[in-house]
Amino acid sequence: MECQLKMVCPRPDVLDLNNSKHDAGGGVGDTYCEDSATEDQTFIPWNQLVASGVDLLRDPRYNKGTAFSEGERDRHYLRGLLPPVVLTQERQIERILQNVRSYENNLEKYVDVMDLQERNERLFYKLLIDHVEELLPIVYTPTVGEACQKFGNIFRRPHGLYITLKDKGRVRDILRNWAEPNVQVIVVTDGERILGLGDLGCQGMGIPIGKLALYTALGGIRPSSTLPITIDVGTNNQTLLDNPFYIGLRHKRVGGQAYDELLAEFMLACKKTYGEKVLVQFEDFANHNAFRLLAKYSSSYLVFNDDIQGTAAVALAGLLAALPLTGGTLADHEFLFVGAGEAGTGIAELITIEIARQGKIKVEEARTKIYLADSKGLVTKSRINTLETFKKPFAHDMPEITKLVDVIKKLKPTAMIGTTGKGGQFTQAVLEEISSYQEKPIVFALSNPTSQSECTAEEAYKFTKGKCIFASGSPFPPVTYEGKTYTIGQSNNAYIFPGLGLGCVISGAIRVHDDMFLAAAESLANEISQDHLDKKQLFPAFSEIREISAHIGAATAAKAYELGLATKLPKPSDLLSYAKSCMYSPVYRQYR
Ligand SMILES: O=C([O-])CC(=O)C(=O)O
Ligand SMILES: [Mg+2]
Repeated sequence: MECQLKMVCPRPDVLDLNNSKHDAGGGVGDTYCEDSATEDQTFIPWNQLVASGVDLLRDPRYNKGTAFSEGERDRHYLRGLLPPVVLTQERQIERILQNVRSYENNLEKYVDVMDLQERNERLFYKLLIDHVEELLPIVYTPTVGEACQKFGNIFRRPHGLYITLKDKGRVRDILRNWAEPNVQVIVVTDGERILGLGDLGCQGMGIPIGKLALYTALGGIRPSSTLPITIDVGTNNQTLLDNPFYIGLRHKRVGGQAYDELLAEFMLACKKTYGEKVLVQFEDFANHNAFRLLAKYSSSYLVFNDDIQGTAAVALAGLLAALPLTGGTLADHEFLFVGAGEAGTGIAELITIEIARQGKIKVEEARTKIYLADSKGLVTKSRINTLETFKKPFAHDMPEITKLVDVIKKLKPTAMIGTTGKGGQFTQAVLEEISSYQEKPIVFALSNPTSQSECTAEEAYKFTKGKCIFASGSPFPPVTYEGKTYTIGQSNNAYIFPGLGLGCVISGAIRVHDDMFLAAAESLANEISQDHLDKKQLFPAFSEIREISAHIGAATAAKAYELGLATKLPKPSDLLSYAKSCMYSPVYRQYR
């Protein structure tokens, strides 16, 4: 049987900068073809061999379900395979949303929505984009955390690649098994520190899948360019090892040389398979590997660590946005990080760079503004011999203080940033203390998911008597305190990585430089207006995120060009409109 499906579109759905046939240079600027039930439109043909008939309905990349038009049903052997009704994409979304809303349990909503990704990709992304504020807490934090904990139990169709210790020597073959040849963004985890939920082993896969769904929905990276990967080296989570439905290798974690060799093979295989411009995002690795892997690969690969650098950029954006409320500059603040892991030290480092840059002072001097507290208390010089390398630059000559309230009493920070991964650390006493001497204390409770947040938004406002300027990593509803309503900004790296990734892709960047994160942070902070500040809202609504991602993408790309790290030449004259024109749209295409 002839299996030719001619999909016709004035421009490809792809942002394929390597392939001149589909090059954005020719297609960029064209408007995307609109979905319509009408047949007769003039098309610039773009033909591709894909499936027809039953295979077409079963291929989520091309399936439109009941939205296939009468003509498409005739031409592509679909007649009789669908009920007679022809629905628009909008009507399909209405129906799905109605179903999603009917579930009381968020995990059920997650399963339902993620199922759609495996059935009808464009419908999934249109749903996500059009209802981002409602669905982000489902496909992302906090629900994705629960989904990872129960990933084996809710497992349906596999998505992404699983690479295990057993695959040493054949990682490249595994990458070849992935059907899409033009991968541009990979998110990889080894599952050892999933959000603040700890070691979830192979079941951490929910995170790369969720993050990449956001790369597409929020940042416009086309789905076929995204690849979620989990590296399974075992897990130390006994509950999972004892669970008959656990999906991973059933043994304790393997580290050392075997781990390092697998990671090295993986990184090389990515570069050999997809070229040096494939962006690899490290996600939710434990501290002991996260810093090491970033240091090892960042000078020779296009990589970044989202928990260190993405989180840093988003928190910096929030702090910059808060300055009009507190007055002064970053250097006028005294920062206390509660939690000194990837997020804490990552943000501390980026703030240091920014303070040094703004004040034209040395990095060492900027560091005097920044203190860390970890599970043992204040990070001090007297502890230097036992401190992990990433904490050492922030060890101060101070007496050892173990209790957080006492640390605050002593240091009197103006900003307190929680990255502990442990819920409830900002107790009433802690919040009362910081607001006892500070008129507008900055309080960020960044740990995820919601259950691990250092305090709730309500606690923050209540215990500081409405004084604090608050942001959280996971979403919280607005809080009303003494008649005033505050909108809670979500300081989550989801504001940064989709746009940053877009910037890397459109510029053909070959490295991710710290200055690109600074540019992304400044671009995000610029989105905050007086209206936001009136509600003490430090981050814009996610409903505006695609526009924001385009700005972040343009700012990141501009920085990559400035630093000589961009390879896409000539440089587009208007990076913002170029970024926008490259963004994937999930509107249905018509097939001829
Ligand atoms: O996924 C999120 O919500 C933010 C993040 O990277 C983490 O908490 O590890
Ligand atoms: Mg993370």
